[in-house]
Formats: sequence, structure tokens, C-alpha cells
Amino acid sequence: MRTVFRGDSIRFGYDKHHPVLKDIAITIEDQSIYGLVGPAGSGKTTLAKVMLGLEKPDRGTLTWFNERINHSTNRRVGYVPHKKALFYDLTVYENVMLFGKLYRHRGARLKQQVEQALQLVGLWEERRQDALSLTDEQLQRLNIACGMVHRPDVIIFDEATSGIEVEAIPFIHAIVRQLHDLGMTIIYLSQNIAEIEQLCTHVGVLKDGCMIAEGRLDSLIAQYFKNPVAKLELEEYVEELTTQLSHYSILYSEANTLLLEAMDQQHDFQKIRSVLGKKLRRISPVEPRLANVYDRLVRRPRIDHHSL
Ligand SMILES: Nc1ncnc2c1ncn2[C@@H]1O[C@H](COP(=O)(O)OP(=O)(O)OP(=O)(O)O)[C@@H](O)[C@H]1O
Repeated sequence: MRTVFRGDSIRFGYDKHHPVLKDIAITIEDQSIYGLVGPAGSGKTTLAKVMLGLEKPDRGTLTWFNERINHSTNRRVGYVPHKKALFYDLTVYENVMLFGKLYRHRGARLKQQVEQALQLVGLWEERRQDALSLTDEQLQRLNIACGMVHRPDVIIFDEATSGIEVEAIPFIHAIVRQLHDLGMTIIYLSQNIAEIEQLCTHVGVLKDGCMIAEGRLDSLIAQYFKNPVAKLELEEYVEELTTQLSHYSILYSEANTLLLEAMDQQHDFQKIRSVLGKKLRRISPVEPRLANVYDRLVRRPRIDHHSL
């Protein structure tokens, strides 16, 4: 698989004493949907800005399409920022046209690209409206059209669904998938693990400015969960149960449900059944999820008394 972006030992701080990115290595493969996930303030937007050449790293190397970053590599990358840079007193059409011109596209070809971008995000009918009249979700679709009107090979989305109503999120995801189907490589920054898992083929996990895990979604999960995961449905949640299960790693606990990592399905499931007896309603194997990997790597255990 061809690599579209490679970064090595990237170090960056807004001031000298506080590095925000600490020796980051990141590889993005052609045609992937790469999810960059991490808590608020972990450095996702900053890393995107460094990748786009908007901030200069203090150290490290960056290559786009196997070349050092330059004007021509820049034009092959689109950016859909979290903070929308739209012109609210211009129409929908004029906004997209303006972004096309910023990338030095002109004439009939640009008009065609603007129409196609607006058709793709579903805003062609609204093209004569002022941007000001749009809903938040429509503004995000306009933001996407502006970020891809120059037909980049790669497009970076920063928190594309934050602030969008839950019901509208699938429409934004559908646009992302459509761009991917058209052959674009997608880099998708989000704090939302569930959407990263739904959308992405590859994942990078940032924590405190460090890339703490990176790889294909399936291999990352397999790497962190070699053992079976058991879902326990309890008659009632009793704190002492966690003491009875203390040699298992409890991954998650909510109301009467516990997820834990067993060593061996046959032996451990039987053992758990006999330890818990009637307190256990059901035990079943479940597939580990990205959220379980993320919890293990980034979050503290969800319930402090489960510090196992
Ligand atoms: N322009 C800036 N000047 C100084 N510090 C900044 C600036 N932008 C971001 N920071 C700081 O850099 C750190 C990383 O911020 P960044 O926005 O990259 O994180 P993030 O993971 O994208 O967070 P979020 O998900 O909330 O957008 C934070 O501590 C933030 O306060």
C-alpha cells in the first residue's frame, strides 16, 4: 500500500517550554480512512495544522506523497476545520466558488467543480441562499464542500460531527464515505470513539501529545485483546462481586453489566459461573471494541474501585 503521509519525530509547541506534540510518528496509507482519536487537548488539531504546513514543527520530518511539503503537495490536501472559515454574508455558491479560487482553479472547470461539490453535500438547491440562513448541519455540509472543491487526494476532517444534532450525524458520515469511494484518503479527527470505529480503517491514538498506538483498526484491537472478552449480566450489581472477580481485568461496568477479559473461555467462564452462582444471570463472549482498547490506553478504569 502506498503511503500518502509520513511524519517522524514531530515535535511542536506554541511556546518553547510547553511541547504540545512530542516525537510523533504517524503513517497514513493511500485510500485509508485514518481516525485520529484522543481526549480534548491531546493535540489532534495541532497535529493537523503541522501536517498542513500551517504550523512549523520544532523538529521532525514530514512528507506528503513522498515529497517534502510544498505548494503542489498542499494543493492535493483539503481541510475541513472545526472552526468554520465561512463567509456568512455570501451565498452558499459564492462560498464554495471562493475556496475554489483560493486554490487557483478558474473558469468553466471551476463552475463544474462547485456544482459537483454542492451536489455531493446536498446543498445544490440552497445555492442562492446566504450562508447565514443555513442550519448548523447545513453549514457543516457547506464547510465540507469548501474543503473539497479543489478535488484533493486527501481530506482532513476536524471534529466534523461535533455540534451537529445526533440525527444528522449519519448524513455527514455518508458524505465522508462518498468522498472515500471517489478515491480520496480521509483523515478524520474526533474524540468520539464510536464514530471512529464505524468509519475508519486505521486508527492513531493521541494522548498528551504522544502517539500511543497506531495501526489498522482490526489489528489494533487484536493486539490489545488476545484473550476472550466476557459480558456478564448480573441479577444485581454488588460491589463485593468485583472482589470475587479480582483476578480478571474488568474493562467496563455499568448498572448490572460487566465486561471482563478472561484467559480462556472454556475454563474461566465455568469458573465465573461457579463463583457467582445465582448472582449471575448470563455470561456470553463478546467481540472487543475500539472503546475497550481506548479505555485501556487512555482512560482510567470507569469505576475507581475496579482498580484491578
Ligand atoms: N493557538 C494556540 N496557542 C497556544 N496553545 C494552543 C493553541 N492551540 C491549541 N493550544 C493548546 O495545545 C494543546 C492541544 O490542543 P489541540 O486543539 O491541538 O487539541 P485537540 O486534541 O485538537 O483538542 P480538541 O479535541 O478539544 O479540539 C492544548 O493544551 C491547547 O490548549
